[in-house]
Amino acid sequence: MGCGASAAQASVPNSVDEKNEKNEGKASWKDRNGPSDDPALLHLLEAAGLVEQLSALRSLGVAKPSHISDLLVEDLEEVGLSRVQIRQLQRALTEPHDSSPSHSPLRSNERSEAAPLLQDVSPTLKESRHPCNVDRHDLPGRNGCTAGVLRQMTEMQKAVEEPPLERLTDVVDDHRGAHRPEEKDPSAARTSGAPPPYDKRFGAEQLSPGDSVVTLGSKARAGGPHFTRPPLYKQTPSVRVTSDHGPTDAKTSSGQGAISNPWTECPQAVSAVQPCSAQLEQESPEALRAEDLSDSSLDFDVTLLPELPELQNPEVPRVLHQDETTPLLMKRQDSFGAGPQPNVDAPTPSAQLPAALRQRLEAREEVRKAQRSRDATEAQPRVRSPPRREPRSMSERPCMNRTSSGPRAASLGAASRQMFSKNELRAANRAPFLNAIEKYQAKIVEALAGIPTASPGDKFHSGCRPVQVYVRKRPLFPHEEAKRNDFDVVSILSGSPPTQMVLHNCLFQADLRTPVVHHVRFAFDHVFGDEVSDEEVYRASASNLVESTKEGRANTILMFGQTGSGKTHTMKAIEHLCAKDLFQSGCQMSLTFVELRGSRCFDLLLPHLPEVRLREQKKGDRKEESSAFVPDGAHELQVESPEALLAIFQAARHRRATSATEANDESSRSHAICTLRLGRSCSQSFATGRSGGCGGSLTLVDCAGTERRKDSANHTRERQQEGAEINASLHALKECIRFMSKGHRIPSHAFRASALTKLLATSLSSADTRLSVICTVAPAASDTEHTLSTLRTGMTLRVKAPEQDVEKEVLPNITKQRDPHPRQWSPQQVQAWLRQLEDGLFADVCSTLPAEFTGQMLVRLSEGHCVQLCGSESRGRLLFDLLHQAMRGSDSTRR
Ligand SMILES: Nc1ncnc2c1ncn2[C@@H]1O[C@H](COP(=O)(O)OP(=O)(O)OP(=O)(O)O)[C@@H](O)[C@H]1O
Repeated sequence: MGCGASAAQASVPNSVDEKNEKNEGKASWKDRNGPSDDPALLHLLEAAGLVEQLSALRSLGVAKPSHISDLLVEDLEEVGLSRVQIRQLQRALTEPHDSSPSHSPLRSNERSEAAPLLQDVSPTLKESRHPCNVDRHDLPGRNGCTAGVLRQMTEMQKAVEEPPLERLTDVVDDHRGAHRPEEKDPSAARTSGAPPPYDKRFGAEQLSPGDSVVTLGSKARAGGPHFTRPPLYKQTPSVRVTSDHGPTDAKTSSGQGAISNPWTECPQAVSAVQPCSAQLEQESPEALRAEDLSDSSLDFDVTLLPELPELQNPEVPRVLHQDETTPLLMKRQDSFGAGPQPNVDAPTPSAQLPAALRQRLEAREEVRKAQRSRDATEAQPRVRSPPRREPRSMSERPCMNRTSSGPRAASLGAASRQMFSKNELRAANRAPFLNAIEKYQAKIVEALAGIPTASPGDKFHSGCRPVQVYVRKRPLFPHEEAKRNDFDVVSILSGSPPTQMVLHNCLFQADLRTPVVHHVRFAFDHVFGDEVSDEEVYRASASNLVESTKEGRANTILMFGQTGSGKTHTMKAIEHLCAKDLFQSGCQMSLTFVELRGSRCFDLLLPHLPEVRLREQKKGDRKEESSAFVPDGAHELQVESPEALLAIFQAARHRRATSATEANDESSRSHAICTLRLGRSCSQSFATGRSGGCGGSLTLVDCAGTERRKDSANHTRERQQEGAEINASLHALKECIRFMSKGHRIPSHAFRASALTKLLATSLSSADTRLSVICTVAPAASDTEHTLSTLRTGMTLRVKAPEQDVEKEVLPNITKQRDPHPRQWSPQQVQAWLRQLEDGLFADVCSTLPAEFTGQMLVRLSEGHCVQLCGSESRGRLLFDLLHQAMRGSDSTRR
């Protein structure tokens, strides 16, 4: 609020000195008026319940209600009024007091009389071309001099000043506006260079320069530059008077440019204006002219609107926080009289809603509840994102077995949507896929005939690389073929040794009609077909490591692959064979055998399976050797003979945690780690002169099988957690091996990622370590994704692994042979159908039919016609039924 007059400045203290002056000024009017038993004052105090405080108030010179408004809050506190009492007093002040003549609202006839008098004021204001504020105590009702007031008003046009919020009427606004410092501290607004706040308050954006605005009331200036919501100031006693240039607000009570603004609707404004109008009534226009004021030519209207109900709210909280005030204020009139605004933020209590609406909402809520409970009980299994168009009928699917049983088929019957997994499609179209695979095998064998396979000297077949990767394919079990209609999709390409294999990934294109086979070729150090014996596998993949161990190196053989692919089967064979070989060295042998279940480690050598802790061991000063973890307290057995070793292996395997899964009846649920150490006190080592001759170690790791989601779909929560831990540890192992295969030092964080890698840290990080990874794969088409994943992992473990070779073969489109509909039958087909029907029951009907009797005619036969044709009612009805059965069957296959 930028408008302020010198006169107003005098009456409203801005500083301590001014405040003292003000107090002095207050004393002077106290003396002038003197204490009296003004009935209006008594009435006011009675309304506030403060009659007893009258004497105290008198000590402050209060004789009339209006005097109270001029008091400072601290003055009232000085005489012993509490804050609550001050509030009561303030509320009583804002309420109308009909008994008091000074507080009675301006009557309509008075307004009409006041209007012409007020017209005389306007030229001065018009000349100034500035809106201004006039403190109501500077108006005629206050000092009794209209001419003086008008002079003051003229002066006020030149000055813009903000009064401090010191008056009693400011209290409420002060508290309400506490969260808006720029409003509370108008000086801040001034220093920020913002336009004078009255511009906003008066809607000055709608005022033209010629307009004049007179505001009566002190609080009218208490706004800030960001003032947008007058309700904060509704209790301000103020009146606006404008020129005929039109109203600045939406509501206009007269066509003379009067303003109706809710914050002008205040009894105090009325009380302030009434004496003003009374004075103007008494003054003659001549008197005004005598004051050398310019001619009166403009119409004025002062609009006093009915008071706002909110102003009568007896419970005005002392301090309102923002979250409390905002809804409260929003319920009131919006800025510039735009009417009551709904509070969209505050929840509407249902009790306040109209009954009809409430009932409607309640009914809707009940429907929703019922829907929710229905959904919960039905709890359909989740279906993947539905196809966009209507699903095709079974007949359109590529050779799906329509009579297939099982949960899938059941769900198909229940739901209209049909989802087909890759494996279902593979199994359903076994023949064309097998045919394609056979053709490819013949082709590739021919193509590879003249090409020499990798020799042991090749870079990918170098026995001296730290990581060797082998793949073993297990045979396809008869039960897989019988139960799942599965077929073999892994081909080993011949070679010496065989190093390449092809995975035939049988798929369907997106149309679900066109089969396609991706022949993915992989190359490893050695691949073993299902016909390869355990011994061959051992000789090719493990025996070199056994020899290396005997030479004193640290070696590791690791089985990796999906669950049920033959890891344990192969490892058993390796253990069996290596036991003999290791003892041939003549060294003493000791072993530890532990299993890892998640992050926990158990000793398999003791029957009660004690849990052991993995302890980090500082092996040396060198950084790379600092990460060695040993199973602290794990039993180390000295073994004297291969037989004893095999017995220990067998006992430990029995103790290992296993359970039946979808893929394997005896699936290992843990990683088994057996470390065989050759003792140093070996006579041979001295004979050979090699320090490490018997210091070697061989670590045999049989990993738990990798699981895909479908494998653990029916598992319990614990089992699923177990599977997740297994996969996580295998992932960590893969990371370590990748570092190793690239010849990099395995970083400490990679080891620490899982218990498995911690335990293998020593084996994997030794400078002279060698690792053989044997990837086991299942050949079944339904395991294609597993196999692909295992083979890809195996490829990444190889140094500079060649890119996998993918050959895509699109097979001819599979179109279903549909039986023609009866209406499409030729006369011959009609005859044939009739003859074979019910073992020739209707053969005689053929002779009664015309030679050109087509299917089109047949389907039009009514039941009566059929009876006529057959000669008997029972036969006729049966024929009719059978015909319509055939029609329905044909329709359903087309849908
Ligand atoms: N090469 C093979 N020849 C014959 N049978 C095999 C071969 N490989 C695996 N099997 C058989 O397959 C079944 C599962 O093998 P195995 O238990 O070794 O799988 P796994 O990979 O260890 O499974 P998991 O990870 O669940 O423990 C066993 O009955 C096993 O005898």
